Amino acid sequence: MTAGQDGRPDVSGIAGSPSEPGDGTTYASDAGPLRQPSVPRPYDHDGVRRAVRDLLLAVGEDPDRDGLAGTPDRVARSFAEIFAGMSEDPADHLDAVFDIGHEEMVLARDIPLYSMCEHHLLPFHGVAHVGYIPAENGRVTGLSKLARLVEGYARRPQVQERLTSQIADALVARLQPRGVIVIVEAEHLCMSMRGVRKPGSRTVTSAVRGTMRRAATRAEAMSLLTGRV
Ligand SMILES: Nc1nc2c(ncn2[C@@H]2O[C@H](COP(=O)(O)OP(=O)(O)OP(=O)(O)O)[C@@H](O)[C@H]2O)c(=O)[nH]1
Ligand SMILES: [Zn+2]
Repeated sequence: MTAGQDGRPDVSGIAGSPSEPGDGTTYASDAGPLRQPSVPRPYDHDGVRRAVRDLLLAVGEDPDRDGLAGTPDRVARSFAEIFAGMSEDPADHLDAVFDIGHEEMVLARDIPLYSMCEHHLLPFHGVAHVGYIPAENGRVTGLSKLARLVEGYARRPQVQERLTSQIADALVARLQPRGVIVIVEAEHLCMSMRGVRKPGSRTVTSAVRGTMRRAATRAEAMSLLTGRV
């Protein structure tokens, strides 16, 4: 994906999801090798602490030296936060629904996100843009709930494509909107600090559902989401 003239990625040519929800299509978020455990398991602080101690030993460190003595416990506390989305159903945040009769597009752009690449357990970070067209009764959710939804799915071992689909599918399931668009732009540290070593390269993924698949509607959403209005 190339950057636009204003420095933002040029997302104008992105194709959306090929099909509508409810048409029998299986999405990456709910099946296949990308599936995540559907029943949340309690976070095992001691298990993580032991694993971090073993990791330090395995890389040749002395986990009992002064500087590292508190590290396993510290990392275990830190991972509890980084993976907090494992112990919740992020879609539950969308239970705050208001019937305010607003039937036009609602867009939240530049929602910051921090996630962990499930291949290397290294961070990827960037922004999510989330938009939907409410159902005909004008049911909308609280604005903060869109950010909480993004955060819930980001705080898991993830791949960017699944993160993007999960956000879109949760909105479809809980708000029954007429259309949804989700765009995630992120830099993966596994591509920056190691491996191919291409710092600054950003990956853009999108998920489009319902009426947002129509070219004119999607173009309107894209122009609002990318600030070209
Ligand atoms: N599609 C997708 N790929 C990802 C994501 N995060 C990391 N990857 C890629 O996962 C791939 C893993 O490839 P492997 O060949 O198994 O692992 P590797 O030898 O560490 O690969 P390199 O990163 O190329 O060094 C790499 O190409 C990563 O860039 C993601 O969110 N989505
Ligand atoms: Zn990675």
